[in-house]
This record gives sequence, C-alpha cells and structure tokens, in this order.
Amino acid sequence: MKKPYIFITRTLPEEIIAPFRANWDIQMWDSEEKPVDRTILIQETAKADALITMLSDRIDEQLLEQGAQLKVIANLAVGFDNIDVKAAQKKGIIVTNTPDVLTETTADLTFGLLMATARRFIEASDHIRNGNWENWAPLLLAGLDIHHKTIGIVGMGRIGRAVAHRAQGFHMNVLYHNRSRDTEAESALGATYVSFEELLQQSDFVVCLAPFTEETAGMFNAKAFQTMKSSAMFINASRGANVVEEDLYEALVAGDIAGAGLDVFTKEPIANDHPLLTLKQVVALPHIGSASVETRQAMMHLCLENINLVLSGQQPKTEVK
Ligand SMILES: NC(=O)c1ccc[n+]([C@@H]2O[C@H](COP(=O)([O-])OP(=O)(O)OC[C@H]3O[C@@H](n4cnc5c(N)ncnc54)[C@H](O)[C@@H]3O)[C@@H](O)[C@H]2O)c1
Ligand SMILES: O=C(O)[C@H](O)CO
Repeated sequence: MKKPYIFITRTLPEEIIAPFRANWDIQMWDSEEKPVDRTILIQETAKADALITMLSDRIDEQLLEQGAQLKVIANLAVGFDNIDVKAAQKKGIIVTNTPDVLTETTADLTFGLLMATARRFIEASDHIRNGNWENWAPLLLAGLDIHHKTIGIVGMGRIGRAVAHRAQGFHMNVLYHNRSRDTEAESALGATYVSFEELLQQSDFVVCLAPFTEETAGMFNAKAFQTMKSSAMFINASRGANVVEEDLYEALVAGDIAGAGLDVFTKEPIANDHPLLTLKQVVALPHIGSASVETRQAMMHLCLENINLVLSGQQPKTEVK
C-alpha cells in the first residue's frame, strides 16, 4: 500500500522525523529559516495527505483548493491566524496547533521581555560593549521598578495566566481584560477583571497576549496609547498586527508611554531600518517566545502525534475548533 505523503514546510531535525519514515513518505523544504516558495507549497499540497506548517505560511482558500487528498494541517504554533480554518473545515481538512506545550516557555520570555524593557537590559549591555562604562553613577541606566507595580494582561488565556503567576511572585497587582471573565484566574491568581480602558489607565505594564483576530487587529492604537500612563510600558508577545506600529512609534516619541518590549511585528522579519528600532526605549526580539530547544521539540512531537492520530482515523490531541 502507498505510504501517506507528508510535506513539512521547513527543515526539522532528522532525529525527530526519522521514527516516522518507516510508515510515511516525508519531504521537507530544504531550509530551516527561509519559508517555502508559494509555488512549491501549492505543488506539495496537491500531493500531500498531511502538512506541517509554520506561522509564516499563508494557508488560504486558494491553497486549500489544491489539497485533493489533504486530511490534516499541523501548525507548528499555538496561534493559527495564518490559516483559513473555516475554509479548511469546509473541505473536511483538520487543523491542529500546539497549545500548552509552549505556555510556560512563552510566559518566561514575556516576563523576561517586561524585565528587560523596564530595567533597560539591552541598553545596559550595549553600554559596556560599546566601551561607554566609565564609572558607577547614581542614576546610570536607572529603569523602572517591577515589583509591587500593576500589570495589565490583555488576553487571559493559557499564557496570560502563566504570566500572571510570575507577576504574583513579584508582588504585582494583576489586572486583566478578556473576552469573558475568568473566575478561576481571579481566585487562583488574585487577578481583577477590568474593561480594556480601565486596564490601560491603571497599568504600569500593559501586556498583550490575545490572539490576532478581526476583533484584536489594531486594538493597540493611538487612542489606546494615549489612555495609558506616560510612565507605563507596553509589552507584546502575541501578534504584531494587534498593534498599529506607526501609532506606537508616535506614542513613544511623544512620551505618551515610556517604553515597549516587542517580540512580534506586523511584518516579520521587521526591516532593520524600521523607525521603532531607532528608539532606545524599545526592546525588540525576533519572535522567540516559544524558542527553547525543549519546547520547540515538544511542539514538533505534538504536530507529528496529531498527524499520526488523524491518519489512523482517530481524534487529534489538539484540534483547532
Ligand atoms: N511570541 C511568541 O512566540 C508566541 C508564542 C506562543 C503564543 N503566541 C501568541 O499568544 C497567543 C495566546 O496564546 P494562548 O495559548 O495563551 O492562547 P489562549 O487561547 O489560551 O488565550 C488567548 C486569550 O485571549 C482572549 N481574547 C481573545 N480575543 C480577545 C479580545 N478581543 N480581547 C481580550 N482578550 C481576548 C481569549 O479569550 C483567551 O483567553 C497566541 O494566539 C499567539 O498569537 C506568541
Ligand atoms: O503562536 C505561536 O505558537 C508562536 O507565535 C510561535 O511559537
């Protein structure tokens, strides 16, 4: 019998893929960093029983039309805004993602980004490397305190709750805004539900962890930044397009807010001459929220497990509904 054909849109470590080669015919795009060419992806989709896709692959109706025998798309990410899930479902194609296995790792990075922004880690490191450190000085690279401040989490889901848990350890006052109240987070984490406007007005650190949807697109705009305290900082570890980047730049330059920590951008990779990168109060990272070796391996294993379950007629572990 013909083996199912699996196409993976980046090169993944052979030791993770190897155990599946006995039962599946597996091909990978021959780069770990460069996204697959659209024309190749279309050709591969036409042959594939399953795809492992990345957040940089646009899986739209046009592409899905090609998937004559495609049964499952396993996205190597918890976010799935790169996939037209409704169109896939219409064609009976199952979409899976990688929730939970990346929650703690992404929360670590998010809280670390908050700390790096508040305490000016990157500026301070550059200060030494550029040979500018002449002496200890009373206000040299003085940043903002984190402990006992107010953190406002927009999107109190898995990662939001894990960030709130970290904030508790810093004796922070935790506010959150979500589509609906999360009474479990309120009792377990001492978090207080507030409106989006109240969260912006009261928080010292506003942290975006809501997915990119029609509702959240551009929710962090000029009005939102003007509502924040001028001493407050904005941290984004979900999706860049939740922010109007021109408005963020203007707000930082005008002093409407004090700083920003950004792991995600509207266009990735962000151009290295982007205005935001000229500001010293911006800490920018190349979308590495879940990038620990252990977690990326766990995400790969989960994709393969989901495919295995679907191809053997079972329910995948983490289907996007
Ligand atoms: N930077 C990274 O590398 C990285 C890593 C993992 C996840 N992410 C991003 O983080 C997001 C969250 O992941 P998760 O596992 O916590 O997802 P989740 O679904 O558990 O949590 C998202 C929360 O956002 C809430 N939400 C949705 N729309 C909202 C709105 N309009 N206003 C306020 N809240 C809203 C949801 O109700 C939910 O509670 C992902 O969708 C992804 O975009 C980024
Ligand atoms: O959505 C996700 O999972 C991230 O952006 C990458 O881990």
